[in-house]
Amino acid sequence: MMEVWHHDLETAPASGPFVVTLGTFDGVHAGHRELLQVASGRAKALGHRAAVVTFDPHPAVVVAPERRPKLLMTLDQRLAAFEAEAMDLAWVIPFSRTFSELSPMDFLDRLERILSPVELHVGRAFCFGRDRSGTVETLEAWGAAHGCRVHTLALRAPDGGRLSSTRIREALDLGDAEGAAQLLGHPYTLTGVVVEGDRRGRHLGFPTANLAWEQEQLPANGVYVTEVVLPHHGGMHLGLTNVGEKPTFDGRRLTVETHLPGFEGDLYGARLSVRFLHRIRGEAKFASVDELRVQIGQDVAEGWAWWKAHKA
Ligand SMILES: Cc1cc2nc3c(=O)[nH]c(=O)nc-3n(C[C@H](O)[C@H](O)[C@H](O)COP(=O)(O)O)c2cc1C
Ligand SMILES: Nc1ncnc2c1ncn2[C@@H]1O[C@H](COP(=O)(O)OP(=O)(O)O)[C@@H](O)[C@H]1O
Repeated sequence: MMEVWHHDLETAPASGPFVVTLGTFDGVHAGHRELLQVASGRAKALGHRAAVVTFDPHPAVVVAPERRPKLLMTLDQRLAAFEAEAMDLAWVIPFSRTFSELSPMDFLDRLERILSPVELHVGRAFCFGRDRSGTVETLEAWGAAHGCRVHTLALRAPDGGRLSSTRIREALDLGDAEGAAQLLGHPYTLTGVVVEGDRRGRHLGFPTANLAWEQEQLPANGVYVTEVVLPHHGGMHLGLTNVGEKPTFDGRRLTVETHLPGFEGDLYGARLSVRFLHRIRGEAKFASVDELRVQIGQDVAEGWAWWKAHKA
């Protein structure tokens, strides 16, 4: 079991030594996972425990709210991903104005007292401390003086380009589900409880589970092939998910709703994970409900074809 702290620097107990990795880790993408794996592997090899130090809320929420990114993960999802990578401790530092004003050296001195890091693992672009003035070079100089090895990892995407949470948000903004999945190492996933919609779906012939999603970032409006984890229904199910405002019905509210071909049952109140695999088309305003019905029928056929070609 991974231990989780929500302590600030004043209340965290001294409990090292640890192999430590540091970062915001939004999305826990393929590069983040590599970093976590290196840290947990080194901890095992050295006979120490592995700690991930992360921040919540996202630093930008506090220091640059006008540039705050739409988050790819909830804190719970982030913690689950840390646990899956065999971290022994996740320390979620409450990110505040005061914390953001600590100098890099003050932060590192506190970190040393609390975690006694034997090794630090960070991405090459990692910045920290007041005005983001601490860099990998700062860490290396500090490590050399304190007997702590600093290991940096250059995060590269499979196509050789940037591997960053920002690039994943950009791919999702374009509806590029495959691109996002490649950078994440798994499909982009929305989680949440099924809530009531307008109760129109069943009359249309295509009931849809309306998701009260918890993440901030959505894929671009449109219709997607998704894979849906249904609780108590035995694993993955094909989904056709519409992200949008339902212009055919002059909708204004953004919704995420999924038709599950072949599924029968009540999903209200159930928690679903909707994994975005492939975008079929943009959302359209149809002249009649019949035209929309025909189109959704074609979407389902296309969804099955895609599923058979890629998943079966
Ligand atoms: C595969 C799929 C594609 C859809 N495409 C569109 C679309 O292009 N335009 C639109 O206005 N609504 C679209 N919808 C949304 C339907 O209008 C919606 O499911 C219907 O209004 C039922 O809403 P309700 O669940 O709130 O009752 C789509 C729904 C599904 C499942
Ligand atoms: N194949 C299916 N795909 C999606 N939801 C289904 C399916 N079969 C039954 N349901 C149930 O029907 C509900 C959706 O019906 P719908 O008429 O669209 O109502 P609402 O507007 O409340 O979403 C879902 O929340 C779920 O409980």
